[in-house]
Amino acid sequence: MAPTLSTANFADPAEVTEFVVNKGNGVKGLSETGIKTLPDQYIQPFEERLINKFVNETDEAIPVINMSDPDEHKVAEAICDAAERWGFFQVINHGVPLEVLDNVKAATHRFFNLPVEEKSKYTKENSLSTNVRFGTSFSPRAEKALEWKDYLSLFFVSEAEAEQFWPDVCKNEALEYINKSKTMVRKLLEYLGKNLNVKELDETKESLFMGSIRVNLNYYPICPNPDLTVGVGRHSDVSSLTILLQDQIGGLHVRSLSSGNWVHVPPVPGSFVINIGDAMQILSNGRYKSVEHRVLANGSNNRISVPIFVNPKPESVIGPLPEVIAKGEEPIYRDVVYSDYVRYFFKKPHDGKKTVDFAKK
Ligand SMILES: COc1cc(/C=C/C(=O)SCCNC(=O)CCNC(=O)[C@H](O)C(C)(C)COP(=O)(O)OP(=O)(O)OC[C@H]2O[C@@H](n3cnc4c(N)ncnc43)[C@H](O)[C@@H]2OP(=O)(O)O)ccc1O
Ligand SMILES: O=C(O)CCC(=O)C(=O)O
Ligand SMILES: [Fe+2]
Repeated sequence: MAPTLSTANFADPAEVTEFVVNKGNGVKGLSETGIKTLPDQYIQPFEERLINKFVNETDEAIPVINMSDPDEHKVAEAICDAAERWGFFQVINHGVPLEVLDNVKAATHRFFNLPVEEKSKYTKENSLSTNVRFGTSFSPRAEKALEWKDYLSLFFVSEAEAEQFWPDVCKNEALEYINKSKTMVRKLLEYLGKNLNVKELDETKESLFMGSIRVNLNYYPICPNPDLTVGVGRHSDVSSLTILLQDQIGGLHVRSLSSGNWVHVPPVPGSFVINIGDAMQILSNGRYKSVEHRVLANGSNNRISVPIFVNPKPESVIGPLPEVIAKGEEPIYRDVVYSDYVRYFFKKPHDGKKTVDFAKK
């Protein structure tokens, strides 16, 4: 249902915040009022906008890797190489049924198309579970400039918990998406682990690399002045690995480690975008790179994306793996409790690669 507030009622910036953040209309609600000018609190500092001279003026591209290539050694090598040199890659022929991807995308649209009264049941204030959170921007109370994105974040605890607390319109599809992706995730972690001398993904290692799962449903509505703001600001993920499903609109940009250019990640039908997160950078003692990325706002299309954040367990202690520093390599990170690390990330606005300093020696 379209919000009833007319754009004329937004003379005072505080009313925008009230409508978007506190009343739960999100930027989707704001966009659907037909607003013609971006409210001041969404205007990002010049250097944070994606209109610098490097964007789209590069022929660099993140690797696209065919996971069904019969030469498995070549696949493993390509993945480890991309994790070291880009921190990002796309995978095709990954074994996750395309129907599962279509279903979770449809479920994402269903959730965000719910009336505001329904979505608001899942805000931090109203949600019956701390593992289910509907919100907007990233950290609205801490941010000087807000981001043009709404999200539903679902932390997986058990099927029973999800059955009870996740929204009906998307829970089965989100669970299926998580469950059907696990074989691919294990494969990726096996390849990445072997290259770090981790012989097998046993129970201990599985718990460390993929002991907890969070899935976010992201919605980026049409923005009146996309050049003045961002969908998501510069950040690296705090996960071990992120598996991202994007629709056909585009807008995700990755910072090239070799040139510093912002490189677009073009939508490839049926693919996943995979990126290394901070936890993996720390566990690998900096060998695999958790790379800055950001999302452009769009003036003509709504966009969705559905990342699965594959993480250590909140109570896990993460630091450079013994296998990595066995031969005398100097650890550059200290041991940290993973939930302390994530809490630090969530408490501040997006600030590029700064979160990882929390774990620096
Ligand atoms: C939303 O836009 C985003 C999100 C991201 C995410 C990137 C990732 O890599 S997410 C993967 C993170 N890993 C995990 O969630 C697994 C480990 N989880 C934990 O250890 C805990 O669940 C916890 C995250 C530490 C939360 O524990 P707890 O302290 O019990 O919970 P809270 O008090 O509710 O939260 C503390 C603080 O964090 C903020 N917050 C919590 N959850 C979320 C969430 N899902 N999305 C956004 N913010 C969240 C919350 O604001 C709380 O602060 P308050 O001031 O509100 O109290 C990347 C890019 C994006 O744009
Ligand atoms: O929407 C995207 O393409 C990326 C979103 C993202 O970086 C995140 O949710 O961490
Ligand atoms: Fe991200």
